[in-house]
Amino acid sequence: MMTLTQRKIEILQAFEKAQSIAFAPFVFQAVVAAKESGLLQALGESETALSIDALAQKTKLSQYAVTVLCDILAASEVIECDENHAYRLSRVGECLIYDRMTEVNFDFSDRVNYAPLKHTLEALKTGRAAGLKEYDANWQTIYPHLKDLPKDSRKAWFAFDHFHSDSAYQAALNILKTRPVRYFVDIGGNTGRFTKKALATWPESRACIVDLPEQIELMRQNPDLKSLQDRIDTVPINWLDPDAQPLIKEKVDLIWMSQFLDCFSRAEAVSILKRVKNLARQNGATVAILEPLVDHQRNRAATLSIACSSLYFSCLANGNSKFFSSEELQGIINESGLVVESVHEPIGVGHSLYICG
Ligand SMILES: C[S@@+](CC[C@H](N)C(=O)[O-])C[C@H]1O[C@@H](n2cnc3c(N)ncnc32)[C@H](O)[C@@H]1O
Repeated sequence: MMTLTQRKIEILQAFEKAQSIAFAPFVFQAVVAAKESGLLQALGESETALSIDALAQKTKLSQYAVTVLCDILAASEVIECDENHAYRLSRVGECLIYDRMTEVNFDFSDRVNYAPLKHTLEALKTGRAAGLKEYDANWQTIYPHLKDLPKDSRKAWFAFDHFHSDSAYQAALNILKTRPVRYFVDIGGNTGRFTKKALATWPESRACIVDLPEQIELMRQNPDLKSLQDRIDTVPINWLDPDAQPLIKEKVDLIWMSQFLDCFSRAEAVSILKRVKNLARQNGATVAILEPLVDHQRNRAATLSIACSSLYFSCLANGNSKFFSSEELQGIINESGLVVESVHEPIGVGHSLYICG
C-alpha cells in the first residue's frame, strides 16, 4: 500500500509532467531562440557560469529577452542557475547543442514539422497529409516535393533521414557482405547513400535504384556519386500505382529496402512486398528490409522518438503510414508471402534488419 506521502509525490510528479506537456511548445520555442541567438552555445563555451548581463552582451539580446529565455530554460532544466544568479548548461542543454542525434531530431521538429503538426487531428480523421498545406495546398504526399521544400526544411529533412539510416547501413552490410552480390536493387534508394556503400562492399557489383522519378533526378545530381554513376541503373516507379512492377533487365541477387515500407499504409506495404516477392522469386534473390521498430528500441528516449516520428507520416508524408511495431512488420511480410530467414537487431541507432528468402 502506498503511504500518503508517496501518493503526494506521485501526484506532484504527474502534475509536473502534465505541465511540461501543456507548455511543450513554449519550451521548444525558447530552445529554438536560445540556439539561434547563440545563448546556449555561449554557455557551452564558457568555463564559468554567465550572468544575465554577460549573456545579453554575447547574444546581442536585451536583458529582458535573456531573462525570459533563462527563466524558461532553467525551469525546464536545460540550464542551471547558481546562488549568484549565473547560469551554466545542464546535461540536457549539453545534449541539445553537442549531441548530433538530438540536433537532427530537433531541427526536423522545428524546420519540417512544427507548423504542419497543428493539423494532426484533421490528418488522423481524413487519412490525408493535412499538414502539407503549410507548404503547398496542392501537394498530396511529400516525396515528389522534397526538392521543392524551402532550403532549411529540405536540409533538415535529409539530415534526419540520413542520420538515422546511415548509422545502420555499415552494420547491415557487415551482415550481408559474405553473400555473392553482383547486382542489387535499392528500392527507395533516394540520394544513393546506401548504394554508394554497397558498391564499395561489393567492388565488382552494379546497382539499380528504384524510386520516384523526382528522386532519381536528385540522385543523378549527387556529387558524392559522380565516379559511380556508370555502375548505377535506375528505374522510375510510383508504387502507389497497384500495377507498377519494376522491369529489371539484369539478374538480381539482393533487393534492399531501407526506411521505405514505413512510407506506406499496411495494405499498400503488403501490395508492394507482393510485387517485390515476384521479382525476388524470378531471380532467386534475397530481400533485406531495414526498419526502426517502435517496440524494439534500446531505451525510452528512442521509443519516444520513433513513436513521435510517426506523426510526420500522418501530417506530412502521406497521411496513412507509421513506424511499425515488430508484430506489424512481421504481419506485412507474412501476408506478402515472403519468408523471414533471420532478424538482426539492434542495428545502428535502433534499426532491425529482416532478411527474407
Ligand atoms: C524515407 S525515404 C528512405 C530513403 C533511404 N532508403 C534511407 O534509408 O534513408 C523513402 C524513400 O521512398 C521513396 N518513395 C516514397 N513513396 C514512393 C512511391 N510512391 N513510389 C516510389 N518510391 C517512393 C521516396 O522517394 C524515398 O526515396
